[in-house]
Amino acid sequence: MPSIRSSGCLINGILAPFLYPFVDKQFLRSLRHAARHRLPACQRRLDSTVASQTNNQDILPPSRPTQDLERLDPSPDSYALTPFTDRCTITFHAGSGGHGCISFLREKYIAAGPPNGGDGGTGGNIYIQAVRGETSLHKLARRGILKAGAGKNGAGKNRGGERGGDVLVTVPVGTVLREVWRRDPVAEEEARAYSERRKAKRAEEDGAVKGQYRRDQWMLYPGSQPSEFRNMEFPKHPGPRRSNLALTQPKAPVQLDLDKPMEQPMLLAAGALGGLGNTHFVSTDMPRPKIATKGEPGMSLHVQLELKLLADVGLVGLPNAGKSTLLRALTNSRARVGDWAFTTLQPNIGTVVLDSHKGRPMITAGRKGDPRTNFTIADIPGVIEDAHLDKGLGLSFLRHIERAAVLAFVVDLSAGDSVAALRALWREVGEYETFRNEEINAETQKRLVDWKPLVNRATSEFESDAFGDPEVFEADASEMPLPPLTLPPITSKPWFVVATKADLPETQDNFASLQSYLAAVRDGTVAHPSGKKNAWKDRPSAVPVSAIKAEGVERIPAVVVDLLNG
Ligand SMILES: Nc1nc2c(ncn2[C@@H]2O[C@H](COP(=O)(O)OP(=O)(O)OP(=O)(O)O)[C@@H](O)[C@H]2O)c(=O)[nH]1
Ligand SMILES: [Mg+2]
Repeated sequence: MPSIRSSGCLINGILAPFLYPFVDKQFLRSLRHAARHRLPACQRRLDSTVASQTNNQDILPPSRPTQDLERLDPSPDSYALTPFTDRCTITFHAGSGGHGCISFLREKYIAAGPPNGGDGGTGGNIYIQAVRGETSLHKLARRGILKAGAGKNGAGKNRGGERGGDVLVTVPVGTVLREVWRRDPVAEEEARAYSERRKAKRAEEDGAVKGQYRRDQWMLYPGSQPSEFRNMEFPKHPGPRRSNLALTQPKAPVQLDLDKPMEQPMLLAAGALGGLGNTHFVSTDMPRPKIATKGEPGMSLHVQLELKLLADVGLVGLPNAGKSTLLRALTNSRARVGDWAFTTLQPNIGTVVLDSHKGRPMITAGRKGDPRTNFTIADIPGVIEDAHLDKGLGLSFLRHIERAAVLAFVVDLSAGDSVAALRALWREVGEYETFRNEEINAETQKRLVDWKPLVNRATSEFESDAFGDPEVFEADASEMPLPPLTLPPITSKPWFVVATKADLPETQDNFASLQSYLAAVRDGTVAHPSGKKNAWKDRPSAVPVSAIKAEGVERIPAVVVDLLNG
């Protein structure tokens, strides 16, 4: 290929693409980018605004020596994109047990040796663990189904089968797990066996069920003829069995809120027990049993996983307000920045380091015995007016800030009335909260009335047999008290306002009116912007910043730490 520069096709630094279709698009893009950045972007912007910004110096602190300002006004293709999924459903299958073995000792001079068939191995378990470092559920969403290994069959010489391999599901801290349905064949079998026993009791028969052959329960010696079993009286089947581990499983329906990193994995579904070898069925009637039992089938659990990111501070703002630029200015984040709405399509988390590790912490305030060395900030996609009616990207992203300890409302001083913007944002947050509470209530009601936890019913009926009063367990579920809602109201969280783009001209009046509005909220002369009573309004403040020039942002950590420490 001839040198592009020398062939004179660079017109004002931009290649005329239609002349050179063989030049690939990536190369063209990099050339354009180089042309645009011959003068640093921030410098261009500074040049254009420096003439007009004379009166804004009052609200912004004096300019700091320039840090790497280009980082704060990056080109739209300079960002880190990691795969992100915050909601998925997945089915776990615990391992089935291996079958018992039918085998006999074979030795010289022993014509018909005693039975020595080993038991089947136990199936693999499913464990779950919330760990630091995981940030998304995309890997699990892609799998859809996760199966633990099945136990191996038993073998001769009394050798038990090998255990099935366990599965460890690692999820990000902040994941909420809800059971949708489960299929537990052992519980179903327990329920069936129980009803059979009751039937037998009613007919005043002997409870022992003898002489029955069920193909799904027994293994038959392959070397024998079918006629051998036709008239045989089978021993009583040991019935459905569970491993001891199954007792440590969480109760159905499972609901977990994994909001802390876990040191040890937690058992979600225990593997099924293996079948019994033929040694278990030796009796005087049957000294050489040619039968063994099959392993229990493993249970399946279908769950919904939802990631609610855990950050100390949540940024809420209209699109294009400058949230991502602010995150870049405060942290090392490489969130995407662009001069159009909905640049950010997935949440970004950044960490503000308070301790420079060069001696003293930069901010000394901290709880007793636990000085804070950092805090995290979550930047989410922009929220627009009427987002609760599914406009824009809707309100679902607000779930990532509903657990944040402090909310930071980012308003653009150059984009009209900042008080109106703040109130619009609070209205949407309020709508989200109402919607969330309705959803939790509806789900709780549904769980208590409609949901039929097969395992609980079956086991309680089974256990009730021992006490002879099964009706006790048939209480009407709708009479049970509702469990309390676990999340505190969002309006009770401390909040403050970050007024961005204060470097732009004619933003000072807007900031002044914002400040007087917040003072009125503090005094109680004006209602809380969400319109809710008992909302937090102790000391909401506004911090003017120019995120793009990293001016004023150094005040934010102190405000946040103050609010975090209560
Ligand atoms: N002059 C000026 N421009 C800014 C400032 N902060 C951000 N901008 C510009 O505003 C535009 C939007 O910035 P973003 O950080 O992408 O805004 P956002 O709120 O994350 O937008 P969405 O992700 O779409 O919600 C970009 O062109 C930034 O360069 C600022 O303090 N001053
Ligand atoms: Mg953004």
